[in-house]
Amino acid sequence: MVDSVALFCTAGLIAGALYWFICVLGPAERKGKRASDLSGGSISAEKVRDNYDQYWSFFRRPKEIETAEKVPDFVDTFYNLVTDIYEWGWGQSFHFSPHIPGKSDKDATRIHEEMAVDLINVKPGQKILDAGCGVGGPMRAIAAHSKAQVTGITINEYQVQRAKLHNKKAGLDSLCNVVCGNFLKMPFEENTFDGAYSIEATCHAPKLEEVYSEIFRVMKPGTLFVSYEWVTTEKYRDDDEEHKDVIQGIERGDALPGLRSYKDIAATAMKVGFEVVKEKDLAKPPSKPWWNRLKMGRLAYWRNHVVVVILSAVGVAPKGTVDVHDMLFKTADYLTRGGETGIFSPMHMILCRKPEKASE
Ligand SMILES: C=C(CC[C@@H](C)[C@H]1CC[C@H]2C3=CC[C@H]4[C@H](C)[C@@H](O)CC[C@]4(C)[C@H]3CC[C@]12C)C(C)C
Ligand SMILES: C[S@@+](CC[C@H](N)C(=O)[O-])C[C@H]1O[C@@H](n2cnc3c(N)ncnc32)[C@H](O)[C@@H]1O
Repeated sequence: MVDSVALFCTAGLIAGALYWFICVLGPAERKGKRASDLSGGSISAEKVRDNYDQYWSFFRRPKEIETAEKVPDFVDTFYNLVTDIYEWGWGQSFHFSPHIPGKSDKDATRIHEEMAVDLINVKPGQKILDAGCGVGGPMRAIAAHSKAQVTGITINEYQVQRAKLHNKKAGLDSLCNVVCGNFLKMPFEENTFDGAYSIEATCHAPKLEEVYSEIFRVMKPGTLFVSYEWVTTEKYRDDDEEHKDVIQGIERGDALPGLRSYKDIAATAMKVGFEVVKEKDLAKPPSKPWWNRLKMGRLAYWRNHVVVVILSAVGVAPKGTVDVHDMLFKTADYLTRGGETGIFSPMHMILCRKPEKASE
Protein backbone atom coordinates (compact mmCIF):
# COMPACT_ATOMS: atom_id res chain seq x y z
CA MET A 1 0.00 0.00 0.00
CA VAL A 2 2.75 2.45 1.12
CA ASP A 3 4.76 1.46 -1.99
CA SER A 4 1.92 2.31 -4.37
CA VAL A 5 1.30 5.68 -2.65
CA ALA A 6 5.03 6.48 -2.99
CA LEU A 7 4.96 5.41 -6.64
CA PHE A 8 1.87 7.52 -7.31
CA CYS A 9 3.43 10.60 -5.65
CA THR A 10 6.72 10.16 -7.53
CA ALA A 11 4.87 9.82 -10.85
CA GLY A 12 2.85 12.95 -10.01
CA LEU A 13 5.99 14.87 -9.16
CA ILE A 14 7.73 13.81 -12.37
CA ALA A 15 4.68 14.73 -14.47
CA GLY A 16 4.43 18.11 -12.69
CA ALA A 17 8.14 18.80 -13.20
CA LEU A 18 7.90 17.87 -16.90
CA TYR A 19 4.85 20.12 -17.34
CA TRP A 20 6.71 22.99 -15.64
CA PHE A 21 9.90 22.39 -17.69
CA ILE A 22 8.10 22.19 -21.03
CA CYS A 23 5.01 24.37 -20.72
CA VAL A 24 5.73 26.98 -18.06
CA LEU A 25 9.48 27.61 -18.07
CA GLY A 26 10.88 29.27 -21.11
CA PRO A 27 8.62 31.83 -22.81
CA ALA A 28 10.59 35.05 -23.23
CA GLU A 29 7.51 37.09 -22.33
CA ARG A 30 4.92 36.69 -19.62
CA LYS A 31 2.05 34.75 -21.18
CA GLY A 32 4.20 34.47 -24.34
CA LYS A 33 4.35 31.60 -26.81
CA ARG A 34 4.93 28.23 -25.10
CA ALA A 35 7.18 25.40 -26.25
CA SER A 36 4.16 23.12 -26.54
CA ASP A 37 2.72 25.51 -29.20
CA LEU A 38 5.73 25.44 -31.53
CA SER A 39 4.63 25.03 -35.16
CA GLY A 40 5.94 25.48 -38.68
CA GLY A 41 3.98 28.69 -39.19
CA SER A 42 1.88 28.36 -42.35
CA ILE A 43 3.62 25.06 -43.21
CA SER A 44 1.85 21.87 -42.12
CA ALA A 45 3.72 19.90 -39.43
CA GLU A 46 4.69 17.05 -41.75
CA LYS A 47 6.32 19.46 -44.25
CA VAL A 48 8.57 21.30 -41.80
CA ARG A 49 11.57 19.01 -42.35
CA ASP A 50 11.24 19.28 -46.18
CA ASN A 51 11.01 23.07 -45.97
CA TYR A 52 14.07 23.18 -43.78
CA ASP A 53 15.97 21.15 -46.43
CA GLN A 54 14.60 23.45 -49.13
CA TYR A 55 15.84 26.49 -47.15
CA TRP A 56 19.35 25.03 -47.08
CA SER A 57 19.25 24.13 -50.76
CA PHE A 58 19.26 27.88 -51.53
CA PHE A 59 22.73 28.06 -50.02
CA ARG A 60 23.94 24.98 -51.89
CA ARG A 61 22.97 26.82 -55.07
CA PRO A 62 23.88 30.44 -54.29
CA LYS A 63 22.87 31.47 -57.81
CA GLU A 64 19.26 30.84 -56.71
CA ILE A 65 19.59 33.57 -54.08
CA GLU A 66 21.11 35.91 -56.60
CA THR A 67 17.99 35.49 -58.71
CA ALA A 68 16.13 38.28 -57.00
CA GLU A 69 12.62 36.91 -57.64
CA LYS A 70 13.35 33.77 -55.58
CA VAL A 71 14.35 35.69 -52.45
CA PRO A 72 10.89 36.55 -51.07
CA ASP A 73 9.92 32.83 -51.18
CA PHE A 74 13.13 31.86 -49.46
CA VAL A 75 12.54 34.51 -46.76
CA ASP A 76 8.91 33.43 -46.37
CA THR A 77 10.01 29.79 -45.84
CA PHE A 78 12.54 30.96 -43.25
CA TYR A 79 9.91 32.88 -41.25
CA ASN A 80 7.49 29.94 -41.33
CA LEU A 81 10.26 27.91 -39.72
CA VAL A 82 11.50 30.41 -37.11
CA THR A 83 8.60 32.68 -36.11
CA ASP A 84 7.32 30.53 -33.23
CA ILE A 85 10.82 29.83 -31.92
CA TYR A 86 11.63 33.57 -32.02
CA GLU A 87 8.44 34.44 -30.13
CA TRP A 88 9.05 31.69 -27.59
CA GLY A 89 12.73 32.43 -26.97
CA TRP A 90 13.00 36.18 -27.67
CA GLY A 91 9.57 37.85 -27.62
CA GLN A 92 7.42 39.77 -30.10
CA SER A 93 10.14 42.17 -31.31
CA PHE A 94 12.46 40.41 -33.75
CA HIS A 95 15.48 42.69 -33.47
CA PHE A 96 18.42 43.67 -31.26
CA SER A 97 18.95 46.77 -29.15
CA PRO A 98 21.91 48.16 -27.19
CA HIS A 99 22.09 46.88 -23.63
CA ILE A 100 21.08 49.62 -21.16
CA PRO A 101 22.53 49.17 -17.64
CA GLY A 102 19.76 48.98 -15.05
CA LYS A 103 17.04 48.34 -17.67
CA SER A 104 15.46 45.02 -18.62
CA ASP A 105 15.81 43.65 -22.17
CA LYS A 106 12.13 44.45 -22.66
CA ASP A 107 12.63 48.13 -21.75
CA ALA A 108 15.80 48.41 -23.85
CA THR A 109 13.87 46.97 -26.82
CA ARG A 110 11.01 49.43 -26.39
CA ILE A 111 13.38 52.42 -26.05
CA HIS A 112 15.13 51.40 -29.31
CA GLU A 113 11.74 51.20 -31.06
CA GLU A 114 10.46 54.52 -29.70
CA MET A 115 13.66 56.19 -30.88
CA ALA A 116 12.77 55.21 -34.47
CA VAL A 117 9.40 56.95 -34.39
CA ASP A 118 10.77 59.98 -32.51
CA LEU A 119 13.30 60.40 -35.33
CA ILE A 120 10.64 60.56 -38.05
CA ASN A 121 8.71 63.21 -36.18
CA VAL A 122 5.12 62.08 -36.67
CA LYS A 123 1.99 63.49 -35.06
CA PRO A 124 -0.94 61.59 -33.52
CA GLY A 125 -3.31 60.34 -36.22
CA GLN A 126 -0.75 60.50 -39.04
CA LYS A 127 -0.20 57.41 -41.21
CA ILE A 128 3.13 55.63 -41.05
CA LEU A 129 4.57 52.50 -42.69
CA ASP A 130 6.44 49.63 -40.96
CA ALA A 131 8.36 47.88 -43.76
CA GLY A 132 8.94 44.26 -42.62
CA CYS A 133 6.85 44.27 -39.44
CA GLY A 134 7.27 40.69 -38.13
CA VAL A 135 4.61 39.86 -35.51
CA GLY A 136 4.37 43.56 -34.69
CA GLY A 137 6.29 44.08 -31.42
CA PRO A 138 7.77 47.40 -32.69
CA MET A 139 4.47 48.44 -34.29
CA ARG A 140 2.58 48.21 -31.00
CA ALA A 141 5.26 50.06 -29.01
CA ILE A 142 5.40 52.77 -31.70
CA ALA A 143 1.62 53.16 -32.00
CA ALA A 144 1.23 53.37 -28.22
CA HIS A 145 4.04 55.93 -27.95
CA SER A 146 3.17 58.18 -30.94
CA LYS A 147 -0.59 57.56 -31.40
CA ALA A 148 0.13 57.37 -35.13
CA GLN A 149 -1.77 54.97 -37.41
CA VAL A 150 0.73 52.24 -38.27
CA THR A 151 0.46 49.95 -41.30
CA GLY A 152 2.85 47.01 -41.25
CA ILE A 153 3.76 44.80 -44.17
CA THR A 154 5.34 41.34 -43.99
CA ILE A 155 5.91 38.68 -46.63
CA ASN A 156 4.82 35.97 -44.20
CA GLU A 157 1.12 35.16 -43.85
CA TYR A 158 1.59 33.42 -40.48
CA GLN A 159 3.17 36.58 -39.05
CA VAL A 160 0.13 38.57 -40.25
CA GLN A 161 -2.16 36.28 -38.22
CA ARG A 162 0.08 36.51 -35.15
CA ALA A 163 0.43 40.29 -35.43
CA LYS A 164 -3.34 40.80 -35.76
CA LEU A 165 -3.99 38.59 -32.75
CA HIS A 166 -1.42 40.48 -30.64
CA ASN A 167 -2.78 43.87 -31.80
CA LYS A 168 -6.26 42.88 -30.70
CA LYS A 169 -5.10 41.48 -27.34
CA ALA A 170 -3.14 44.69 -26.69
CA GLY A 171 -6.22 46.80 -27.53
CA LEU A 172 -4.23 48.50 -30.32
CA ASP A 173 -6.06 47.16 -33.36
CA SER A 174 -7.60 50.56 -34.07
CA LEU A 175 -4.09 52.06 -34.48
CA CYS A 176 -2.32 49.06 -36.05
CA ASN A 177 -3.05 47.47 -39.40
CA VAL A 178 -1.13 44.57 -40.96
CA VAL A 179 -0.99 43.39 -44.56
CA CYS A 180 0.69 40.45 -46.22
CA GLY A 181 2.82 41.51 -49.16
CA ASN A 182 6.22 42.09 -50.66
CA PHE A 183 7.96 45.33 -49.66
CA LEU A 184 9.59 45.35 -53.10
CA LYS A 185 6.14 45.84 -54.66
CA MET A 186 3.77 47.29 -52.09
CA PRO A 187 -0.01 47.43 -52.50
CA PHE A 188 -0.14 51.15 -51.62
CA GLU A 189 -0.65 54.25 -53.74
CA GLU A 190 2.23 56.67 -54.13
CA ASN A 191 2.44 59.53 -51.58
CA THR A 192 0.34 57.62 -49.00
CA PHE A 193 2.38 57.80 -45.77
CA ASP A 194 3.42 60.64 -43.44
CA GLY A 195 6.54 58.71 -42.50
CA ALA A 196 8.11 55.25 -42.64
CA TYR A 197 10.44 53.05 -40.64
CA SER A 198 12.04 49.65 -41.02
CA ILE A 199 13.70 47.70 -38.22
CA GLU A 200 16.22 45.02 -39.19
CA ALA A 201 14.16 43.94 -42.20
CA THR A 202 15.51 45.50 -45.42
CA CYS A 203 18.61 43.29 -45.06
CA HIS A 204 16.41 40.54 -46.58
CA ALA A 205 16.05 42.46 -49.86
CA PRO A 206 18.32 41.17 -52.61
CA LYS A 207 18.88 44.77 -53.77
CA LEU A 208 18.59 47.58 -51.24
CA GLU A 209 17.83 50.00 -54.06
CA GLU A 210 14.58 48.17 -54.85
CA VAL A 211 13.15 48.36 -51.35
CA TYR A 212 14.33 51.94 -50.73
CA SER A 213 12.80 53.17 -54.00
CA GLU A 214 9.52 51.44 -53.16
CA ILE A 215 9.42 53.05 -49.68
CA PHE A 216 10.29 56.41 -51.31
CA ARG A 217 7.36 55.98 -53.74
CA VAL A 218 4.71 55.46 -51.02
CA MET A 219 5.92 58.33 -48.78
CA LYS A 220 4.51 61.85 -49.06
CA PRO A 221 7.02 64.54 -50.16
CA GLY A 222 8.78 66.19 -47.21
CA THR A 223 8.34 63.18 -44.86
CA LEU A 224 11.01 61.10 -43.12
CA PHE A 225 12.15 57.46 -43.26
CA VAL A 226 14.39 55.72 -40.72
CA SER A 227 15.97 52.29 -41.04
CA TYR A 228 18.07 50.12 -38.71
CA GLU A 229 20.28 48.20 -41.15
CA TRP A 230 22.34 45.00 -40.82
CA VAL A 231 25.82 45.80 -42.21
CA THR A 232 29.47 44.87 -42.21
CA THR A 233 31.47 47.68 -40.62
CA GLU A 234 34.76 49.39 -41.51
CA LYS A 235 36.55 46.67 -39.47
CA TYR A 236 35.48 43.92 -41.89
CA ARG A 237 38.21 42.60 -44.23
CA ASP A 238 37.22 40.26 -47.01
CA ASP A 239 40.75 38.79 -47.13
CA ASP A 240 40.38 37.61 -43.50
CA GLU A 241 39.11 34.00 -43.41
CA GLU A 242 37.67 34.37 -39.91
CA HIS A 243 35.74 37.50 -40.89
CA LYS A 244 34.38 35.73 -43.97
CA ASP A 245 33.35 32.70 -41.91
CA VAL A 246 31.44 34.86 -39.38
CA ILE A 247 29.60 36.85 -42.03
CA GLN A 248 28.70 33.72 -44.00
CA GLY A 249 27.43 32.11 -40.77
CA ILE A 250 25.21 35.14 -40.15
CA GLU A 251 23.85 35.08 -43.72
CA ARG A 252 22.99 31.37 -43.57
CA GLY A 253 21.28 31.42 -40.19
CA ASP A 254 19.29 34.60 -40.91
CA ALA A 255 18.04 34.21 -44.49
CA LEU A 256 20.19 36.97 -45.95
CA PRO A 257 20.92 37.10 -49.66
CA GLY A 258 24.23 38.86 -48.83
CA LEU A 259 25.21 41.34 -46.10
CA ARG A 260 26.00 44.86 -47.32
CA SER A 261 28.79 47.18 -46.33
CA TYR A 262 27.83 50.22 -44.20
CA LYS A 263 29.16 52.33 -47.09
CA ASP A 264 26.35 51.19 -49.41
CA ILE A 265 23.48 52.44 -47.26
CA ALA A 266 23.63 56.22 -47.68
CA ALA A 267 24.79 55.85 -51.28
CA THR A 268 21.70 53.77 -52.10
CA ALA A 269 19.35 56.13 -50.23
CA MET A 270 20.66 59.09 -52.27
CA LYS A 271 20.51 57.11 -55.51
CA VAL A 272 16.75 56.56 -55.14
CA GLY A 273 16.19 60.26 -54.40
CA PHE A 274 16.34 60.56 -50.60
CA GLU A 275 18.21 63.31 -48.85
CA VAL A 276 20.29 61.80 -46.00
CA VAL A 277 19.58 63.68 -42.76
CA LYS A 278 21.62 61.54 -40.34
CA GLU A 279 23.56 58.29 -40.30
CA LYS A 280 24.95 56.60 -37.19
CA ASP A 281 25.93 53.11 -36.10
CA LEU A 282 23.90 52.77 -32.89
CA ALA A 283 26.04 49.80 -31.83
CA LYS A 284 29.18 51.90 -31.37
CA PRO A 285 30.34 52.99 -27.88
CA PRO A 286 29.13 54.54 -25.63
CA SER A 287 26.29 52.08 -26.48
CA LYS A 288 26.66 48.89 -24.49
CA PRO A 289 26.92 45.57 -26.36
CA TRP A 290 23.72 44.46 -28.11
CA TRP A 291 25.08 40.87 -28.18
CA ASN A 292 25.10 40.61 -24.34
CA ARG A 293 21.55 39.29 -24.42
CA LEU A 294 22.53 36.54 -26.88
CA LYS A 295 25.50 35.48 -24.74
CA MET A 296 23.55 35.52 -21.48
CA GLY A 297 20.89 33.32 -23.04
CA ARG A 298 23.22 30.37 -23.67
CA LEU A 299 22.03 28.34 -20.67
CA ALA A 300 18.42 28.87 -21.71
CA TYR A 301 19.27 27.71 -25.28
CA TRP A 302 20.53 24.39 -23.90
CA ARG A 303 17.33 24.01 -21.91
CA ASN A 304 15.34 24.93 -25.02
CA HIS A 305 17.28 22.34 -27.02
CA VAL A 306 16.28 19.61 -24.53
CA VAL A 307 12.65 20.76 -24.61
CA VAL A 308 12.57 20.80 -28.44
CA VAL A 309 14.16 17.33 -28.64
CA ILE A 310 11.54 15.91 -26.22
CA LEU A 311 8.60 17.63 -27.91
CA SER A 312 9.70 16.49 -31.40
CA ALA A 313 10.26 12.94 -30.19
CA VAL A 314 6.75 12.69 -28.71
CA GLY A 315 5.20 14.35 -31.78
CA VAL A 316 4.05 17.60 -30.14
CA ALA A 317 6.48 19.75 -32.14
CA PRO A 318 6.93 19.04 -35.88
CA LYS A 319 9.87 16.89 -36.96
CA GLY A 320 12.51 19.30 -38.19
CA THR A 321 12.05 21.72 -35.28
CA VAL A 322 15.26 20.36 -33.74
CA ASP A 323 17.18 21.21 -36.95
CA VAL A 324 15.73 24.72 -37.07
CA HIS A 325 16.58 25.25 -33.41
CA ASP A 326 20.15 23.98 -34.00
CA MET A 327 20.52 26.41 -36.90
CA LEU A 328 19.49 29.31 -34.61
CA PHE A 329 21.78 28.07 -31.87
CA LYS A 330 24.70 28.29 -34.32
CA THR A 331 23.68 31.66 -35.71
CA ALA A 332 23.57 33.08 -32.17
CA ASP A 333 27.24 32.24 -31.93
CA TYR A 334 28.12 33.84 -35.28
CA LEU A 335 26.17 36.97 -34.37
CA THR A 336 27.99 37.20 -31.03
CA ARG A 337 31.36 36.84 -32.81
CA GLY A 338 30.27 39.52 -35.30
CA GLY A 339 29.47 41.86 -32.41
CA GLU A 340 32.57 41.10 -30.35
CA THR A 341 34.96 41.56 -33.27
CA GLY A 342 33.10 44.72 -34.31
CA ILE A 343 32.89 43.60 -37.96
CA PHE A 344 29.07 43.48 -37.95
CA SER A 345 26.29 45.78 -36.76
CA PRO A 346 22.52 45.14 -36.79
CA MET A 347 21.70 48.78 -36.05
CA HIS A 348 23.34 51.03 -38.59
CA MET A 349 20.75 53.83 -38.47
CA ILE A 350 19.94 55.98 -41.47
CA LEU A 351 17.43 58.85 -41.40
CA CYS A 352 16.30 60.19 -44.79
CA ARG A 353 13.88 62.76 -46.15
CA LYS A 354 11.86 62.53 -49.36
CA PRO A 355 12.38 66.01 -50.84
CA GLU A 356 9.37 68.32 -51.21
CA LYS A 357 9.98 68.48 -54.95
CA ALA A 358 11.42 65.69 -57.08
CA SER A 359 14.16 67.96 -58.40
CA GLU A 360 15.29 69.27 -54.95
C1 LIG B 1 16.74 40.64 -37.62
C2 LIG B 1 16.77 39.32 -37.65
C3 LIG B 1 16.49 38.50 -36.41
C4 LIG B 1 17.30 38.96 -35.21
C5 LIG B 1 17.01 38.20 -33.92
C6 LIG B 1 15.62 38.55 -33.41
C7 LIG B 1 17.23 36.67 -34.04
C8 LIG B 1 18.63 36.32 -34.56
C9 LIG B 1 19.02 34.98 -33.94
C10 LIG B 1 17.81 34.51 -33.17
C11 LIG B 1 17.92 33.50 -32.08
C12 LIG B 1 19.05 32.79 -31.87
C13 LIG B 1 19.15 31.73 -30.86
C14 LIG B 1 17.77 31.15 -30.48
C15 LIG B 1 17.85 30.13 -29.34
C16 LIG B 1 18.78 28.96 -29.73
C17 LIG B 1 16.47 29.60 -28.99
O1 LIG B 1 16.54 28.66 -27.92
C18 LIG B 1 15.52 30.72 -28.62
C19 LIG B 1 15.43 31.75 -29.73
C20 LIG B 1 16.81 32.32 -30.11
C21 LIG B 1 17.35 33.15 -28.95
C22 LIG B 1 16.62 33.18 -31.40
C23 LIG B 1 15.74 34.41 -31.14
C24 LIG B 1 15.72 35.45 -32.25
C25 LIG B 1 17.16 35.83 -32.70
C26 LIG B 1 17.94 36.50 -31.57
C27 LIG B 1 17.20 38.63 -38.93
C28 LIG B 1 16.68 37.30 -39.25
C29 LIG B 1 17.40 39.51 -40.11
C1 LIG C 1 13.89 40.21 -38.51
S1 LIG C 1 12.24 40.46 -38.90
C2 LIG C 1 11.99 42.07 -38.16
C3 LIG C 1 10.54 42.30 -37.89
C4 LIG C 1 10.21 43.60 -37.16
N1 LIG C 1 10.74 44.73 -37.85
C5 LIG C 1 10.72 43.53 -35.76
O1 LIG C 1 11.71 44.20 -35.49
O2 LIG C 1 10.11 42.82 -34.94
C6 LIG C 1 12.25 40.85 -40.65
C7 LIG C 1 10.88 41.06 -41.23
O3 LIG C 1 11.01 41.48 -42.60
C8 LIG C 1 10.01 40.83 -43.35
N2 LIG C 1 10.41 40.75 -44.76
C9 LIG C 1 11.54 40.27 -45.29
N3 LIG C 1 11.51 40.35 -46.64
C10 LIG C 1 10.32 40.91 -46.97
C11 LIG C 1 9.70 41.27 -48.18
N4 LIG C 1 10.27 41.06 -49.37
N5 LIG C 1 8.49 41.87 -48.13
C12 LIG C 1 7.87 42.10 -46.94
N6 LIG C 1 8.40 41.76 -45.75
C13 LIG C 1 9.62 41.18 -45.76
C14 LIG C 1 9.91 39.45 -42.73
O4 LIG C 1 8.73 38.81 -43.11
C15 LIG C 1 9.98 39.82 -41.25
O5 LIG C 1 8.71 40.18 -40.82
